Amino acid sequence: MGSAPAAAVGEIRRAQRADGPAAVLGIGTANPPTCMAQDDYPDYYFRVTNSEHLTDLKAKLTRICKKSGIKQRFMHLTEDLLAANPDFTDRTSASLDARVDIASAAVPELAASAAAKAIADWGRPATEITHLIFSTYSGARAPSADRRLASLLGLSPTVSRTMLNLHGCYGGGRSLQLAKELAENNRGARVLVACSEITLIAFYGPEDGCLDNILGQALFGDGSGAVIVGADPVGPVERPLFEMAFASQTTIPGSEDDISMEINKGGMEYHISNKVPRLIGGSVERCLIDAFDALGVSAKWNDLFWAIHPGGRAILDHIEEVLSLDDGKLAASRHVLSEFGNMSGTTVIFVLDELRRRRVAKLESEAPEWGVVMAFGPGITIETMVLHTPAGSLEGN
Ligand SMILES: CC(C)(COP(=O)(O)OP(=O)(O)OC[C@H]1O[C@@H](n2cnc3c(N)ncnc32)[C@H](O)[C@@H]1OP(=O)(O)O)[C@@H](O)C(=O)NCCC(=O)NCCSC(=O)CC(=O)O
Repeated sequence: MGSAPAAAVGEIRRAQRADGPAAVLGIGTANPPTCMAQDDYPDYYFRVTNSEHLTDLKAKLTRICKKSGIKQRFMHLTEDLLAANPDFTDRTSASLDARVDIASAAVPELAASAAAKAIADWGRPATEITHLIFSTYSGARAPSADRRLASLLGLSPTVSRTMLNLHGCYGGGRSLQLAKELAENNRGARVLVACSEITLIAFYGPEDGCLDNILGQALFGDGSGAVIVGADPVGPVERPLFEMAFASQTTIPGSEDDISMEINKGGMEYHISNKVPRLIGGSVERCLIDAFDALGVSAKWNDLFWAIHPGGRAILDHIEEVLSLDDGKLAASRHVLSEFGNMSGTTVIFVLDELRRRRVAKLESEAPEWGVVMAFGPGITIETMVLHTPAGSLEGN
């Protein structure tokens, strides 16, 4: 085969690329059926882990729960499931195999519920999805949850799959950024992003000196979020809900020990230092300035809409303070935190869905054209994406 002239290769490349920006074309979310009221959680947790004697830790969990800004969370791990797997309460027991068995089925199944809703919202058949990005912290097998999800949804055998493991709370932000790259670089691509997190992999009983676990027990919940991303929407079926105008990732120097996750024989252990709200709060404005400078768009923070990962109430408070945001600017994030807790990488998808819901229900007095998604996780990594809403794309649904 002869080599194509350089000009021809350039033309082929241009033809392969989309014309317009990637956009969110559909969103869906799902949670397991069991809902736990935050006020009841300390009693429940210390009872099912046979730890009532650790009264100081229970009092601490109660204090954190009260300050968490969380009203309720959903959980796959029920009391019955725990009764069938009593060693899940013991961090030192070799329970990883049993946890992975359960998660390998439950994580893609929950993702399938969310994805089915996103596909219905998008309006085209699942077989027209060309790429799949799946993010979870529960993955420990291959073929993994992406392969299973593709089967559950009946995706085409030519769907191009990417699996993101252990990105923690920035998994949703990373997936959306990769989806943007895929959609803009492959004309006609329709990318399904699926994030699915169940805390079962990291559930164990309280221990003296192990305060990360107490914090996590107060914060994390289970959920799955799915998004369809594509460029050059084909009307009237496809509507761009949020156009993806710019995306970046930043690592906070010297912070690698401040959020960490590790899979051990007894499940996943994590560390979340109490510096996290301050570290994130101290870094977000730089990320935002760089993003809007790169776009050439001048932005006043209070003129934007906000989809911030609600990692914890204090993180939202710090961001609100450093950016001098008006009351209510982070309402979508606070609402999701309150109703679902921190569902790790999945959470930003819930926040986007909540933003859309608030727009459609006209809950906000203003409907800014430009907005931002930010997610944070181990690294500490900050994912920033600038969004644009085409006129009427949200209000008219
Ligand atoms: C935990 C809080 C709700 C507590 O609220 P306040 O800070 O207002 O209240 P407070 O200062 O009185 O603290 C209440 C109690 O919480 C404890 N506390 C606070 N931060 C803690 C931490 N990181 N680890 C363990 N304990 C912690 C305090 O010591 C205190 O204990 P005592 O009462 O005994 O004095 C809040 O600090 C918060 O939202 N923190 C952010 C949580 C966080 O980092 N989330 C990110 C998760 S990781 C993530 O999202 C990414 C990922 O997983 O990848």
